[in-house]
Amino acid sequence: MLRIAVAGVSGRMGSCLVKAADASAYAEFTAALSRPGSLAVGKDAGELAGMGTIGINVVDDLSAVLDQFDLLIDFTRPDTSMTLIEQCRAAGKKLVIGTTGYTPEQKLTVERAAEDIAIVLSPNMSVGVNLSLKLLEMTARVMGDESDIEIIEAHHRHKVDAPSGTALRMGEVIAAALDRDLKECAIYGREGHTGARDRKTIGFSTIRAGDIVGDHTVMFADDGERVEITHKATSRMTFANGAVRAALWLKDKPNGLYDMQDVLGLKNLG
Ligand SMILES: NC(=O)C1=CN([C@@H]2O[C@H](COP(=O)(O)OP(=O)(O)OC[C@H]3O[C@@H](n4cnc5c(N)ncnc54)[C@H](OP(=O)(O)O)[C@@H]3O)[C@@H](O)[C@H]2O)C=CC1
Ligand SMILES: O=C(O)C1=N[C@H](C(=O)O)C[C@H](O)C1
Repeated sequence: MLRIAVAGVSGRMGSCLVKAADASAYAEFTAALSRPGSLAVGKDAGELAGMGTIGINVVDDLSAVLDQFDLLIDFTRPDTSMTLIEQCRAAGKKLVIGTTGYTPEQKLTVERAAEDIAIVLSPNMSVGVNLSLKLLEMTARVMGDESDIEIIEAHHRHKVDAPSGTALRMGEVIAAALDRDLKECAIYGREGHTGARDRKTIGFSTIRAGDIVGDHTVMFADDGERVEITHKATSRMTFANGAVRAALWLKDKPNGLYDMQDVLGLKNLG
């Protein structure tokens, strides 16, 4: 049995991850982590997740539970995530990371850590979004240079990073298929006298409202027609089950940086 620790247990994703890990036939949920000062510290992780008492108390220091898990699932915040990555690297623990909003330097830290431990890093653990990435790659190749590309994402009012990690990954995939550099062609929102649209740009629009779990649409608009690829998540259990699937897949993998495309076997499709 793979012993899974979850960081960010009291968060929206944390409680889903505790349920998903606990429900797995091939893994067991063995350690729960939150940040120092969190009201969750000392509480029973099952109670926090609404599952009743499971006898696993939340700790605020990973080193206190290092002998109790094989792999850590991290859905927290970039700064917290960086600390956890360094601790897992030093202790030789595998990682599944869903946290979004990293800076380029923080992404480099993850890449370097993956020289010493096995890591799955993905801004979206759902099957549907990862399939959509393949569809986007194909659509970009066929009509990307003749269409205006716009990425629209909508999330709940509590989300702290924008655009979403998923929207940015969608932009990266499309830019790579078109041999463009996203850093140079991305337009993050528009206001005022913007001038006419430059066809080479990739536009991003962000909506934050209510309890939207996660919607992403990419529009390829030409004169006379447009293709829209849309994914809508309606339950966070989709992401949590994906993270546990990634954890089980990673169990026997060598050190290195992987993503959900690797986990789902989509890398060589299409
Ligand atoms: N890859 C994927 O498939 C998905 C990724 N995500 C990403 O996962 C992350 C977490 O999302 P979500 O669960 O909605 O967020 P929440 O705000 O609900 O939860 C964040 C959790 O992290 C803990 N935490 C640790 N450090 C910090 C900090 N510095 N500031 C705030 N909280 C901290 C919180 O602890 P406490 O509350 O005890 O203070 C809490 O348990 C985000 O980056 C989000 O984008 C979300 C869904 C899917
Ligand atoms: O914060 C969220 O909620 C989500 N974050 C991820 C992202 O930034 O792409 C994935 C999902 O859409 C939900």
